[in-house]
Amino acid sequence: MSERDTICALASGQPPAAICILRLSGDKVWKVAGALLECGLPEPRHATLTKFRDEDSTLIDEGLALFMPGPHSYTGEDTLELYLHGGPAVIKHSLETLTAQPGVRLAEPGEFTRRAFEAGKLDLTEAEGVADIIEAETEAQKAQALRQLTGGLTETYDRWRAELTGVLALIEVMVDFPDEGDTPEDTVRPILDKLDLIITELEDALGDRGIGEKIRDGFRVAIVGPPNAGKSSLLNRIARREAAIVTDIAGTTRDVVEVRLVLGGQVVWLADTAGLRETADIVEAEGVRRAERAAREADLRIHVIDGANPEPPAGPVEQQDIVVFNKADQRSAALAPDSALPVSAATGEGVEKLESWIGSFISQRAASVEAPVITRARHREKLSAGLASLAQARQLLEDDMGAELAAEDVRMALRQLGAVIGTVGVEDILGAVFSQFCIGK
Ligand SMILES: Nc1nc2c(ncn2[C@@H]2O[C@H](COP(=O)(O)OP(=O)(O)OP(=O)(O)O)[C@@H](O)[C@H]2O)c(=O)[nH]1
Ligand SMILES: [K+]
Ligand SMILES: [Mg+2]
Repeated sequence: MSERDTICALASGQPPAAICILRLSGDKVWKVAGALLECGLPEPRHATLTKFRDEDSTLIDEGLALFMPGPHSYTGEDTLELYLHGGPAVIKHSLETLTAQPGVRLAEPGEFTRRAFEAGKLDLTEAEGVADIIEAETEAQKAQALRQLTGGLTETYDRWRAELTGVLALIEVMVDFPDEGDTPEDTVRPILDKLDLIITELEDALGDRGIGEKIRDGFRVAIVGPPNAGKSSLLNRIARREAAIVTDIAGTTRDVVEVRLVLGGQVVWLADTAGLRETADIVEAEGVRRAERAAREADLRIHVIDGANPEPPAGPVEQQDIVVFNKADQRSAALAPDSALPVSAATGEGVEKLESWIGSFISQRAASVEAPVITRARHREKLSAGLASLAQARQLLEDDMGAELAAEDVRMALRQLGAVIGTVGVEDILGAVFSQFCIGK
């Protein structure tokens, strides 16, 4: 443990700022404080006003120092925070001075939190919650991150694991005492009932339509329709910038052009797509293929009817989808189908209403799952694998094909669930998880 480097980093945002916070963690903290702070090692947990000097005694800045001795600190190690003026020169001089100390180096992204994880201060989902709350832009993202970092996911996964451990114990009894009088039905039935309860809960969790991931990464809305309907013009109008090329040539858009917005309190990726039509042009045909895929994968489609040439939507219109009648500035909305919203990408007419329809659909969709227990693809993968193992165990028990094999499958499911919260088999994924953090966290 003592061989470990002491790490330091700027924990606050980009300079210039009123104040910056520099953070140090590791067993050289007391040495660094003794060498560079006029106050020496500050009294634990007391903000101490002090001068901060480099190795040549040149004054770097004056500010507050806060010492949090391990193990009762974020990382579990001795930790020192310096609150200085947040100018680039102060920060540069500070970090150069700190990293010039023996055994002190700059932290890698997420390294403070990784140390906290390794010290058992938080589990993997809680650590991910820390990363997410830093990235959170919407209130919904913040609430979800906060729930996660305070153990909201841990609680559910722990409960599942506890219940499965109980099931495993029952199966192991069957393995150890195969013929203890009861009929197989008497012993197996209660186990199957317990397994079914857990299997149903996992299926429910996996059937959440990806809401947790979408709150975090964004919902998908696709603008679709025939060439020249004004899809790109509409995207630009909603994005309030010229994100996509607009011309009067049919077949202008080929690639999917996405803009990131906040609508209905949620992050939304709004996609402009190629006009849907039969075409011999291989580039345009690829655009149409991409358009169709974007439409399929979207949570919601905006079908644009060209007011200049009104035709009913060509692609499948799902119940939640919105149909708009564009170019209402030019063409009478009387031509529009009943349920279509008249809009004009040119003048902006009806666009506010469209935004509010999109927003209310997305916010309802987001609220359709109360507390998602999957917020990343990583969780979904492990949970699906766990469910598959349990389904297999169930089949083996039901068909009387061997309790031993069933027990092995339940153990496998336990490992999959454990990997979500990071209690087992996660060495290989830690690098990937923590490298997504910012430096200083
Ligand atoms: N008058 C009027 N013209 C519009 C409106 N929206 C788009 N246009 C015009 O319609 C033409 C086609 O617009 P685009 O936005 O490129 O249409 P698109 O659906 O993206 O077309 P493709 O990418 O080729 O499929 C352009 O000349 C636009 O200026 C509108 O609301 N009113
Ligand atoms: K066009
Ligand atoms: Mg276009």
